[in-house]
Amino acid sequence: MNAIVTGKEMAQADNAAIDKLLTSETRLMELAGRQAAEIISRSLHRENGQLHDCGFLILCGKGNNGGDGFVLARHLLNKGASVDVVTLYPPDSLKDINREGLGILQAYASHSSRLRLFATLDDAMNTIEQQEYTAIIDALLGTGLNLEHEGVTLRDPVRSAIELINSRSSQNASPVIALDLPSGLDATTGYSAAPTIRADMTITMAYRKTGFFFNAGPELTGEVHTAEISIPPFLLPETCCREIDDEYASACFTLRSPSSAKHTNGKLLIIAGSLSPEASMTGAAILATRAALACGTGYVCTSLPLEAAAALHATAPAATVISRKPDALEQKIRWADAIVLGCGLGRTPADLELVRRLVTSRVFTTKKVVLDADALFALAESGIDLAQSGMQDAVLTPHNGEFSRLTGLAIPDISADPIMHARVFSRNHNVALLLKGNPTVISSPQGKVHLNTSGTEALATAGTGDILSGMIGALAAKGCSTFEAASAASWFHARAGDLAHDLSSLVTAEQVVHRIPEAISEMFSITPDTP
Ligand SMILES: NC(=O)C1=CN([C@@H]2O[C@H](COP(=O)(O)OP(=O)(O)OC[C@H]3O[C@@H](n4cnc5c(N)ncnc54)[C@H](OP(=O)(O)O)[C@@H]3O)[C@@H](O)[C@H]2O)[C@@H](O)CC1
Ligand SMILES: Nc1ncnc2c1ncn2[C@@H]1O[C@H](COP(=O)(O)OP(=O)(O)O)[C@@H](O)[C@H]1O
Ligand SMILES: [K+]
Repeated sequence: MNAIVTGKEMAQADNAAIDKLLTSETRLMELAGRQAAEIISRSLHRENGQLHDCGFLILCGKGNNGGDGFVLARHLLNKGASVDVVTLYPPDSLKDINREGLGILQAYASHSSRLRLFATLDDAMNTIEQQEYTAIIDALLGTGLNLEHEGVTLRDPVRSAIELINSRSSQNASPVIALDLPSGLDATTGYSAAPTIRADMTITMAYRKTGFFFNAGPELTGEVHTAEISIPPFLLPETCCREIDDEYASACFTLRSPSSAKHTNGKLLIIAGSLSPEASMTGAAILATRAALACGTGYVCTSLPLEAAAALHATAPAATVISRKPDALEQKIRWADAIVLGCGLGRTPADLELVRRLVTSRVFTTKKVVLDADALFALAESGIDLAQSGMQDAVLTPHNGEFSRLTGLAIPDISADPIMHARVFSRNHNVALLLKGNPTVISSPQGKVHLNTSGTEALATAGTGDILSGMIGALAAKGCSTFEAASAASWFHARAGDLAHDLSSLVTAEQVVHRIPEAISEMFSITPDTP
């Protein structure tokens, strides 16, 4: 799984490369600029990587991001391009490494008419207005910018430079390529400053940053390319975010062994659905049950009001049904390898009492447990501390509204930094958490975080959350921890959503269930023997 890092983790990895691998800041910067030049020439589809017919404008700030820009300028020149470089700050305000980088460029300029250096934005203005550039390169600010909140106003001269780049880009004059990240974007949170670069392409150094996935990040980065600059993954902290991929998801899916029996292929109990004279939430139980069966679970038993059993039998005949009677429930809880609790369960005092009783009983807390929907409502109402109740391997699957009710945090605060809030919740309550959204964040009590960046608005329709719970329960019953099951199930769920319909706007939960077997089986496609 690829790592996705915060600004701080990236800085730590940079330092670790220098301390532990005995490289240097200068070498890393040289690689950053050189790799960026390679990526640019590749993306322009130039033969032999040559850029003779291309012209670039590079705007450089005073930090190392500006330093990357100086190096890039040289490598673009070496590929035959013409380059205008604007240094926004006087040389004596630059760090040694950047003064050295600028010095090399100044020496270069005395030998090449294809390089023009401008000491201020004002000096460059006339030229910039008359020139058509193949691309404008933003090397103003990188991971060194930390924003307290959305919309912090940047200082000049950076602000004017960003305004100039954005106005050129809005006139469709030249595409904008951001080095490491669009200037003004906070690498960790995705907050954007006023103003922030709107990039067509971002060439990020070593690893993508968490800020690309949240808040303003997704709208501002454009197409993201990662430059390999020799900062290997073993320099990253164990707990940094990883992006779930097909390889991880398929490794979490246990195939049936030839000698297996239904009892050894995962026994799942789903406690879901409700029926009253006023309303029915039987559909939630049906969707969760069908999703669990579609994942190849050996044995699914669903507890729901027995009056609703016929509806479940009609659509999921392989599942058995039990009532909500305490004795029947306790017996099945003992039997189950994993339990899903909450989809459409209801919110009556009796439902709240059922959840309270279960999450405080040892027979339940020692199982793998998925708590969703009305179980989360009941937890929030009863104020039960899950850390105290001793859940041994549980995952909670709230969306932001449910998470807000559970934690008392305001929804905008949760969306501002979901990774941090998920991580804190998991650690404090000793449970895994799957915080739904785009992307979905999954955290473990040990501090690991997975991001599911796949999936689209195809899933933005009622019932898909019930399907996800059934899938998590299935994978957990078949052997994974709930953290692994939640991570892999969210990937397969998203894939089933992709497969459900050519037009995402027409996808229904039913269609998603139908596509689960295909989403899983494509990972295990058998290639015929060649004669
Ligand atoms: N480390 C390495 O080995 C490698 C690092 N690499 C590269 O280094 C980059 C990180 O470099 P960095 O840490 O020097 O920070 P960077 O983002 O360039 O500049 C920060 C500047 O922001 C400014 N600023 C702050 N607030 C502001 C405001 N409100 N309005 C306006 N300005 C404001 C602040 O100004 P000051 O407060 O000093 O006046 C400071 O000068 C990283 O993204 C990657 O590209 C690669 O080469 C690979 C190797
Ligand atoms: N725009 C979107 N892009 C990707 N995934 C989405 C999007 N909207 C919703 N989802 C996913 O769909 C599911 C919806 O779950 P939930 O809100 O609990 O639905 P319900 O309660 O109706 O079953 C979650 O897994 C969520 O991550
Ligand atoms: K930048």
